[in-house]
Amino acid sequence: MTLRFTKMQGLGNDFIVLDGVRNPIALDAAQVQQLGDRHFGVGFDQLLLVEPAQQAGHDFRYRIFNSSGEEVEHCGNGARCFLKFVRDQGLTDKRELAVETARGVIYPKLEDNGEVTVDMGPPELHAAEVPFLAEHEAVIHPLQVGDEVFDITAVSMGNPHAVQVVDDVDTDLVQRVGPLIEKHARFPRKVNAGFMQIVSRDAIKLRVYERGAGETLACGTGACAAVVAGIQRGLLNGRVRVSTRGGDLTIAWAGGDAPVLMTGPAVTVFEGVINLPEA
Ligand SMILES: N[C@@H](CCC[C@H](N)C(=O)O)C(=O)O
Repeated sequence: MTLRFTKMQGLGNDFIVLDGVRNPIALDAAQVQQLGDRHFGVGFDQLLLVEPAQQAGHDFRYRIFNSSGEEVEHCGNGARCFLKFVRDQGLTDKRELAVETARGVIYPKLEDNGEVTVDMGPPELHAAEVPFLAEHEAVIHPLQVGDEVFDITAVSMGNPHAVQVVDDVDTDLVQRVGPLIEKHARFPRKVNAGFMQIVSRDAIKLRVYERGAGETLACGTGACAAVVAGIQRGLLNGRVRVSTRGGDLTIAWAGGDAPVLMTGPAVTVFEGVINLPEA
């Protein structure tokens, strides 16, 4: 099978994007893993598949696969690249889209300066919906990890996040504890582990150990979840600059059922063709 792909990145969180509108594409987990291998394939954190919308009034369907091969619900940095891809490929000339994901509809919009703002929908804070196993609802839950206890806030942005506040984000904690939180038994669908350093009420530093991809240079849904967690904890204002190792995002949330708005760049790196053995 010959696959045409576009390599893209949002703050260094990198993707291949495939056009499943003109050419229907079905990949199994092993093929995704093979494509995602940075030595034997193309290499990426996530594979993004563009498909026709399933419901009237929507523009496209957006499917996301981690480099581990599993299909997941959401990807924020990918959503900005998604909008750039469908416009650049001539699949639409709209500046604002309604895009179906596995967990609801998102609305990416092209700004005049070339950045993309995505209405990511409201966060989900009920433990059972994240899903997170908890005996009661709380903003902060102690999470036992080996001999240590970390105070996490469980947030779903369509996909699950466990966010904690740290004094200094530039330590070995992310690599040491991230993989243990990712597969913690209290997160039945596993989880993205976020580590947030509060710089001011309007700025944080963030690193995320992603479910199914390891630490990435940036995580868009992780940035949304961190700001929601920081606001819920009373530490942040409603509009926050999030500095990741790959660059900065702006996240805004008015609280409650208001949608989380994420603004940042989307960049095409190169286009290519790869031969892949049939499944
Ligand atoms: N990098 C993404 C998140 C991708 C999915 C995540 N690893 C998961 O498994 O939920 C982003 O920018 O949001």
